[in-house]
Amino acid sequence: MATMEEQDSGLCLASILEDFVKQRNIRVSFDVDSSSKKTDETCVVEGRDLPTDPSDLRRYEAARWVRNTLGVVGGRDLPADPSEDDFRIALRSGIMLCNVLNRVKPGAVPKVVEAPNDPLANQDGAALSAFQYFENLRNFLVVVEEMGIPMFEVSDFEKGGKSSRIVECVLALKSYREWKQSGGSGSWRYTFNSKPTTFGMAKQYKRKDSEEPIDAVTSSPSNTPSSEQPLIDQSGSSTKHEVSEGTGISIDAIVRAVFADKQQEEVPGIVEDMLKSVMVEYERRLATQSELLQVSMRNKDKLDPDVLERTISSNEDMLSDASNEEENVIEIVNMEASQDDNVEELKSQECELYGISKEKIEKQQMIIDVQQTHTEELKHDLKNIKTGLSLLQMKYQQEFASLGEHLHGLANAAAGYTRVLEENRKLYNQVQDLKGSIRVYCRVRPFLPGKTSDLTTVDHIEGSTIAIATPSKYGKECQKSFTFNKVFGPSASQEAVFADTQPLIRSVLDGYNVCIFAYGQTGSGKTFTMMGPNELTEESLGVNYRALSDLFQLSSERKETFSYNISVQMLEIYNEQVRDLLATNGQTSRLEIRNNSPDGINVPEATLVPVSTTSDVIYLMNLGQKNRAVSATAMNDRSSRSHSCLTVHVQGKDLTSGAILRGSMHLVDLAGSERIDKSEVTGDRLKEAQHINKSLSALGDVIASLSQKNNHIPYRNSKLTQLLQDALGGQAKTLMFIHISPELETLGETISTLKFAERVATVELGAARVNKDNSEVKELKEQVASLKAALARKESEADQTQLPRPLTPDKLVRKKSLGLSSSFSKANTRKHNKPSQIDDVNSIGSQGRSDSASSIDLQGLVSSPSWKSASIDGKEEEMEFISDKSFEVRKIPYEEANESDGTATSDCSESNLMWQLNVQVNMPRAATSNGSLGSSNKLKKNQTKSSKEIKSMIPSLIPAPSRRLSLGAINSSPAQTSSRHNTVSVKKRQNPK
Ligand SMILES: Nc1ncnc2c1ncn2[C@@H]1O[C@H](COP(=O)(O)OP(=O)(O)OP(=O)(O)O)[C@@H](O)[C@H]1O
Repeated sequence: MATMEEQDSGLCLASILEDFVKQRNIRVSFDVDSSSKKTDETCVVEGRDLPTDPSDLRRYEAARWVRNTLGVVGGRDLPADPSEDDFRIALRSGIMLCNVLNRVKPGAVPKVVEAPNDPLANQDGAALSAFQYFENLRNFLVVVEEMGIPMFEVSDFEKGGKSSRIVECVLALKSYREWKQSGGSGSWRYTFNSKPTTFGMAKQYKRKDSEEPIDAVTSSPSNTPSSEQPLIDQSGSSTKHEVSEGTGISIDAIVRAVFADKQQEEVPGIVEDMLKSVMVEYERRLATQSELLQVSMRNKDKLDPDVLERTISSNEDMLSDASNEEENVIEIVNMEASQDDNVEELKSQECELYGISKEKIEKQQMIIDVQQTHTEELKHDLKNIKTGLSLLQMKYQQEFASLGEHLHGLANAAAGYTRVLEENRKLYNQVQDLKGSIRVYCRVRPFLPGKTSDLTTVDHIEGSTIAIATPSKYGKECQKSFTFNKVFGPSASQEAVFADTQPLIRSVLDGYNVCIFAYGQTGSGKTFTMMGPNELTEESLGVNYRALSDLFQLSSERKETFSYNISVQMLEIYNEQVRDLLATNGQTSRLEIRNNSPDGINVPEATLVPVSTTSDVIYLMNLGQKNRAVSATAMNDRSSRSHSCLTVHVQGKDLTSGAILRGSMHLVDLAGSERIDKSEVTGDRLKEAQHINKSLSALGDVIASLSQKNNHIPYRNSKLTQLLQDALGGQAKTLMFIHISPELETLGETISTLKFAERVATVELGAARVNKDNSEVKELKEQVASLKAALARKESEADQTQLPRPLTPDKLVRKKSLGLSSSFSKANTRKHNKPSQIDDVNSIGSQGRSDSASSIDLQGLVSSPSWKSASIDGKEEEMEFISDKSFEVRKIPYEEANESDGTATSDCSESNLMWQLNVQVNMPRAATSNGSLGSSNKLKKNQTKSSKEIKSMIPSLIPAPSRRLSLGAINSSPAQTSSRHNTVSVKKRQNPK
């Protein structure tokens, strides 16, 4: 770039020197530097008036072409062979140049500033015109530059300017036009035509592609060519020599030529002149420039607004750009400086710090290094842990999945186990039933409101087992387990309790005797189970209500096949007295218990009320509860001071076979079993408690005897055991609900209750039997009766002859077929002498008594007169009954039994009868137990086993007086009639006496 500027200034300098030589008419000989091999031309300038000056020739050529192109008018100001000044002045306005250019390239300069026509205006606006001309020249130069045509400077139009460059420009334009007219295509290149000049050098110009306008105004002689210089292909020119553009002569050559023939002492003067002329030229040019600028500033307002605006804005832009750039540069320089400052500062600080705490830094660096090492180790550990964790997670998931499978299997197994347990329980219960065991259900009362539930005697309940937590003072064990048929926890509902009892209850309708009694200490929930709470709701109804309601429902379901009569009694044993709770007259007279009654009504004097609806039952229950003896104790504010018994009697007739089924159910709510000292009672309460305890201990004795299968069962030790004799000793289905309280202070009672219940569970009563009487059984009974009669006849005949006769084979066969033993004959044989023998038979008949039917049958046959005089004392009854003997056979159909007013009905199940017959065969002397027939030792031996079997039933062998009052009588009573209409009427049963 610098070289180019130098070259440019060199060009200017060369032209100045050239003019200097011309002005002084100095003859100069140019010897081209031998080092410059590219031009070996030698020219001799003879003087400015040489007619053959190639520059003149070229100027003429240019002028002529312009004139030709513009025509006479357009080129009128330009002479055909103009001098340099004429040429410059003619073209100075730029009008002709622009017009020529527009001819060469139409529309190249759209707006050419024309010369004003008014000569005055021309004079006044000389400055304006100069500016407008400048506009034309600038537009021209812009286009020319784009076309790749050699350019000139605006200053070349000034006096002393280089017109040769203008000439070259015009000739290049001419060349371009010729190229165009000759159909030139592609890119045009101007070739300097060296022919007209002897020392011209061929220069090649190529078209500049740049669109950037050239600002000729601002371009200085040193600047303007700089943009062109790189485009000039100066092939063949020496780069070391400054070259005069017009002549192609180097400054060096000119200077050498000038001084070639000069004396030493002339040189300084010439140099001085030369420098002066150079200085003058430069000053002139500067003055021209400044003049132009001043003119342009003065005429600013009169300028073309567009041009001015463009110029100003462009200048402003440039200026602002420049200033911006300058500012930016300054800013950058400042920033760099400040950065440098900062860096310096930091460096100094660092150095300072470095100097001050180098040790510290080293220490810290060490710590950092150690920490980094630790961090790395920790990272490593963390990675390991993460890996281990993910492995564990995977393992855990696998184990979890397999655990899920196991759990699933276990759940299935558990479900199966529960099913099996349930089945086992059912089977166990069936076995128990077959054995005739007393079923025992245990129920745990929940804590009463207001009592803490932290301390409980119940450790846990699992299935049918209850574990009681026992403190060490009760033994080494910390807990004691008891297993029963069923255990109900504190949360068991009344419905759930009943559900397990329902099948048992329903069997009443099938002719079974059922006994359910609730046992437990005061306040343990006996009344709650049997009746319900004081405030009854549908959910809280106890077993009693539910049982009757269920019986009603079942009977109505069976009404197509069976006709049922259901009636109830409510009794209470208070201070060892039996009281009628349904007595409407308020008098609860002392009632007698008669076991083995033919119709199962053991307390015949008690009010028997037929019922058919639940509302009947509720009414009666309320009545019974009102009459019940209750009082507050330390343990229960409404303690039952008595045993209460709701007895349900059911008689059903099979509508197809005519068979009679008879069942009864005792629902017993026992008085509290607690010890007296605990209930803190005195006086009457003490007496009550003593009676209660006495009766309960009697019950315990009976249970103990039954479980030990003793010969003698002490039923008669209390009214309670007497009342429950049928249930405990007969072929009844018996269920005992034992109740326990969860409170810790009741632990002693709880343990003794559970132990008692355990004993009860061991009692085997024998399989329950249905109380059924059908025609076949009746027939058999008749046969038995006729046989007995015939036998008696024969025996009386034999007695008359006093000759003992052996049994004929015929008799033996008959006996065998009937299953009667010889001993039975003997017993009957002795009957006349010892009336007790008849009683024995009757006793045997009643032995299978769950229904007492056989005894009734026989009693019917016997038609005992001693009935009416039967004592209330059991033993007396026995004795009286023994004296009663009759073998009259009577057939009593069901209707008759129902309708007869004083005849005992006979009902006995088939199986029962067969059982009786077996007993008769095997135990011809059932009365052995009372010792009346104990004469034969051999017989005793043979019968030991059998008598053992029946010993447990001995009390039931005690005959009960047959009642003369039948259900038929009750049914025909107004009470029954009204009950059919869902009203309850209570009828006190009359003593048959
Ligand atoms: N299973 C139970 N659920 C809720 N409350 C119960 C339950 N069992 C008993 N109770 C309540 O406990 C209290 C005592 O019960 P309940 O009167 O039935 O005892 P009890 O054994 O009959 O007493 P007593 O021998 O003095 O007659 C009552 O308030 C009763 O409502």
